[in-house]
Amino acid sequence: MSNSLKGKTAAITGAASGIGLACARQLLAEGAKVALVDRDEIALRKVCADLGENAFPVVTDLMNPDSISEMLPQILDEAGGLHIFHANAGAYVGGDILEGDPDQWDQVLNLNINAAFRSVRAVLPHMVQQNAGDVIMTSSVAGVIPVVWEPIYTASKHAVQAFTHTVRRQMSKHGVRVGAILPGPVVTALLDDWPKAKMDQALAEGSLMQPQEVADCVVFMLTRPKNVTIRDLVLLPNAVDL
Ligand SMILES: NC(=O)c1ccc[n+]([C@@H]2O[C@H](COP(=O)([O-])OP(=O)(O)OC[C@H]3O[C@@H](n4cnc5c(N)ncnc54)[C@H](O)[C@@H]3O)[C@@H](O)[C@H]2O)c1
Ligand SMILES: OC[C@@H](O)[C@@H](O)[C@@H](O)CO
Repeated sequence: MSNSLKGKTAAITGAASGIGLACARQLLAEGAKVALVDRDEIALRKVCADLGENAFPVVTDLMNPDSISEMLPQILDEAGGLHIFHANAGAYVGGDILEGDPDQWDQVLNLNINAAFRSVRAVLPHMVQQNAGDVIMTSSVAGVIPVVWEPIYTASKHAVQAFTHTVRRQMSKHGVRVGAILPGPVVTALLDDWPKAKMDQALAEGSLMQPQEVADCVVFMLTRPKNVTIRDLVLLPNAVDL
């Protein structure tokens, strides 16, 4: 029997836009209360106003450890519990290594790896205490394929995969499921730095997905029977050659 999301509370990082926002909308439609976690306060407040009374903002800068420490208490104050944590926020850098800016790499690596891991660490004791919970990591197809045009991003998502697989095994005895969603290219602001010609070609050949398609897969993962974990769910546009 599938596991309903009605009455559950979910928190999604990077929820002010793109994949996180689509997931928030879909979890709300499934009956969950949703904490939208993001550093973009203006966008967050606007989307929460649009999403209705079961959506609430938790303004958090994931690059700031103090801000991460304040995230769970704010969620618990507002909702009284937390059943689902979706570590989704991330950033992108592509391009040739010889032309790359190591300071920009640090930003991407810190957000995609350190901040993601720290945010999960911040909520796990609560889930362990209730002997139940779901953690979803937004990884990428670049977490399982070395994508030659984006070495730093690929490295960051390989780290997310390693974290997901190890923490899943540590947490299973506590009733907490840990899995990763691994999309190929999705139309969001994340790909703003793709060269225009590459974006135009991808749109023309249908090798981009919509955020809603990712959200549908996340709901599928969360609604499996309690004894089943989808550890990795890779979704690709048919036309993408990866
Ligand atoms: N778009 C794609 O093609 C694609 C494919 C696979 C995986 N992903 C992954 O999906 C996730 C979401 O990306 P998206 O495509 O929706 O991008 P997006 O740029 O639309 O959304 C990212 C969100 O993260 C927030 N954010 C950034 N830094 C933050 C910080 N320090 N603290 C709090 N929030 C912060 C931004 O404000 C934004 O709302 C990322 O982990 C990304 O790597 C994206
Ligand atoms: O570039 C191919 C993919 O890695 C990328 O578009 C997407 O998966 C970003 O996570």
